Amino acid sequence: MGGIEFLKGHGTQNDFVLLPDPSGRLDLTAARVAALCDRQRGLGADGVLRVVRSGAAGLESAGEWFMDYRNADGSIAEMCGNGVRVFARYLVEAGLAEAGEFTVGTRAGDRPVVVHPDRTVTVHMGPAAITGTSVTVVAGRPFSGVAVDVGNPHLVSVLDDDVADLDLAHQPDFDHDFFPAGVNLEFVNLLGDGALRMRVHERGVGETRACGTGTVAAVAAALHLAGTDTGSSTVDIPGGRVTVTVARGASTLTGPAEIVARGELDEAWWAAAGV
Ligand SMILES: N[C@@H](CCC[C@H](N)C(=O)O)C(=O)O
Repeated sequence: MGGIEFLKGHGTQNDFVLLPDPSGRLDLTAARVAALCDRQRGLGADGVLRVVRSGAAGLESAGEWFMDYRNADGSIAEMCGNGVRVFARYLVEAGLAEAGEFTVGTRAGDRPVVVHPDRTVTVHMGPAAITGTSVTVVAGRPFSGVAVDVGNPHLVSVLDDDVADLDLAHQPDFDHDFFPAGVNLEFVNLLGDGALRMRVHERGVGETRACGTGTVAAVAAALHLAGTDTGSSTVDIPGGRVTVTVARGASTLTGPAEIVARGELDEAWWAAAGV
């Protein structure tokens, strides 16, 4: 038997290992995901995207393919906005989908995507729902924020100080009663004309260079604080720039998606990583 096929890709430097597994046969344990994502003992990534045919492994969608997303610590999350762009790019490059519009299944529901000729991908991200307010504490400093559900949970804090000065090397504290399943924490500067700058500390990962659902949450929160629920913004993150539109009950995310490498995992390494 040959090794297990993998690809490496990223969307605005939020990077992923892709595992093509159409019939859902891989035994993708949390230990294997954590080993794959480890930047010293594995390939290194913020998460894993298992490419499963809908209906296999109990993962249902109206689309043909399902994005089985895992965080770098092995935990399962509902949705990944940068991941779904990379997933769509892979499907087109592999000849498994036609460029243009098609649907990708996720645990947060089906997500229509449009793969553009210029290497960007637009994702219809569904509603960005404001769910309340809460507080996060970074290095002893409290920041109030707007809670937003984009299929996964976010808390967005708008800062007067430059977000570049925050120390996000450690897990910020948050209200575990408000977010019993954990939360992604976004820190935002308003740049004027609707443009935002953002850093993020992701649930199950740590600080990443971009978070697609986080950028949608950030724009929805900024609009909410400005007294509206409709608008569009660019969001600059350390890994690049995306464009977000938010409307009542709907949102879109547009940004780049790249496949950078492909290869085979060593079978013996895979077997040992599972325990
Ligand atoms: N990087 C992602 C979000 C991945 C999931 C998140 N860490 C969670 O646990 O909810 C994105 O681009 O949206």
